[in-house]
Amino acid sequence: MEKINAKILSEVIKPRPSNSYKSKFGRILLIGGNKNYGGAVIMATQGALNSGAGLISVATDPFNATALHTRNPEAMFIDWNDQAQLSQMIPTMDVVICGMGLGSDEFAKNILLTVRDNITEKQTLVLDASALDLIGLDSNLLPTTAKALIFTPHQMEWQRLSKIKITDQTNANNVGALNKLVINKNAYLVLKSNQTKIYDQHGHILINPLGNPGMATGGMGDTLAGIIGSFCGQFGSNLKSISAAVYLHSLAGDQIYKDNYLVRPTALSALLPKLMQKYCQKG
Ligand SMILES: NC(=O)C1=CN([C@@H]2O[C@H](COP(=O)(O)OP(=O)(O)OC[C@H]3O[C@@H](n4cnc5c(N)ncnc54)[C@H](O)[C@@H]3O)[C@@H](O)[C@H]2O)[C@@H](O)CC1
Ligand SMILES: Nc1ncnc2c1ncn2[C@@H]1O[C@H](COP(=O)(O)OP(=O)(O)O)[C@@H](O)[C@H]1O
Ligand SMILES: [Mg+2]
Repeated sequence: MEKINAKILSEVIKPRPSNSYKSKFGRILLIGGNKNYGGAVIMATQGALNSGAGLISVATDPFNATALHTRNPEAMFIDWNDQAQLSQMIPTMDVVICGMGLGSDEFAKNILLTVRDNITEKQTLVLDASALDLIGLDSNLLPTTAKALIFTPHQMEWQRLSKIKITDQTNANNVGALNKLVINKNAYLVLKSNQTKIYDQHGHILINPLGNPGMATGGMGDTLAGIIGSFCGQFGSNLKSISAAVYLHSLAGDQIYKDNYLVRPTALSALLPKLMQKYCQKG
């Protein structure tokens, strides 16, 4: 097990070439936010946007459209009731991030089915929050065709999905469960806690030494899901990109916590462009 350090940021974050254009930095689709949890998908959008995603679309309840556009006019809105449009869009994306504030009702289940049935081997899929809980209840909802599958549970979500109790979530058990969940695939587990660990299916494990209790604020994980998806869209879907995203999220959190009692997820997102410029690989 290896501790992540700041070097990973300069290894992963690349300076942008002069002839860059937006589609080079990931077409990202976020799916989530029912009427009660619109904030979850909005915070994930802010995480993705502020960590450099090139083009962002958000499929959510229309109830959230005004709030989404007020906070993030850069993002495009899709009414998630239009499942035909959603089905058509998914295969055109680089990364799909699904689950933040999705909820657990029949409608949420149908959205997850639409994702499962339309994702191809060209898309990276990040699964968070409600999506993980729904798959825990019905493993048929788990997509099997994605280019890479990234699970981002906190410990209780991982318990529900893997059936491993929090007290039994050892490295060996976690790698075993990841391999049982996804066979012969490019899958990763980001097991969030005060010491988040990132696992691949080959038993590589990285541990994040940063982060603080000020980050125990609703929406902090939603924000991370957006950053992970954005990094995969820009820098590749691999253990290093995912770990750099986790590290950057906590680095920003620690910077705020130095002189603030709590860390608002939206404040954390606002710091990301500056930190990325500071740490990006030079020359
Ligand atoms: N502003 C918003 O709209 C927000 C919406 N949210 C959404 O609310 C839904 C439910 O997710 P929640 O995570 O709140 O609820 P969950 O019920 O999934 O998880 C919280 C439970 O897990 C336990 N737990 C154990 N270890 C934990 C750990 N390391 N970290 C966190 N919890 C741990 C807690 O004690 C608590 O009982 C999701 O769809 C989520 O995306 C949340 O993200 C919060 C913010
Ligand atoms: N005490 C803590 N120390 C370090 N990091 C924390 C702490 N509490 C929460 N975090 C981080 O905040 C995020 C919380 O994620 P999650 O529980 O999914 O939040 P939400 O669903 O409310 O967005 C994770 O990245 C976790 O590592
Ligand atoms: Mg969460």
